[in-house]
Amino acid sequence: MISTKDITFSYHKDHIFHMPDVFCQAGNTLLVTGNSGKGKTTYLHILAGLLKPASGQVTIDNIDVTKLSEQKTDAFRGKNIGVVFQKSHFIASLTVLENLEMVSWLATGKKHTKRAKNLLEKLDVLDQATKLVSQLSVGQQQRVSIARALMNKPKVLLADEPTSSLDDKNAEKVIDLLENLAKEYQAALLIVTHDSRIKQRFTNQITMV
Ligand SMILES: Nc1ncnc2c1ncn2[C@@H]1O[C@H](COP(=O)(O)OP(=O)(O)OP(=O)(O)O)[C@@H](O)[C@H]1O
Repeated sequence: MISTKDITFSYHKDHIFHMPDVFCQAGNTLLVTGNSGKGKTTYLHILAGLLKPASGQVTIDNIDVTKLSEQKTDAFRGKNIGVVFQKSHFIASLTVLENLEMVSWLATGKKHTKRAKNLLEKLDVLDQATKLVSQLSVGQQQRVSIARALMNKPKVLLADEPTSSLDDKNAEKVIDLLENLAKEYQAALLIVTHDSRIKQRFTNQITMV
């Protein structure tokens, strides 16, 4: 479960973002929509603990993440929050499988190879496991990104424009996967998007204005 209260943030003192409160239960999906430049990615980074808000609370399973030190935030994110970034950042010299194992190893000291392979299979990219991520198509990379975000069985799954570079068929596939896997892992799924194809599917939405 993730919820926020009265979050404000500013990159420069002349503009303050007042973020809408969000609430999303385990296994449920919430869309955060809004036009370009309204602060959706900024909000996702606050929810992931990558940016510190000026004020307000981000509560994940009764812990206010904004109150944690930088080091504790990193550890908390590793164990509890999966992020599918708008542009995937993989370790270029590692294979698809190794990238997943690395995420697990950093959080737990174990590679959890079986879990990584299982996720790649679910996302239909197990046959790509020994390739470098740069050798995959955009759609395949997006699916590996989802697998990586789920590696540590997060309580919260955050996805930033997960369908922006996908055609209709692959966009639908990715959204199905995100929704089904979030349910299966009982993660609260929060998707930041202005993709009308996604907006048609989910009633639980808040809009940033
Ligand atoms: N690192 C930064 N430093 C300063 N300003 C920034 C930074 N990142 C984003 N901004 C500004 O903050 C505003 C919100 O950006 P953000 O990327 O959060 O919007 P968005 O709603 O996700 O947009 P889009 O839908 O186009 O991705 C924009 O005006 C942007 O220029």
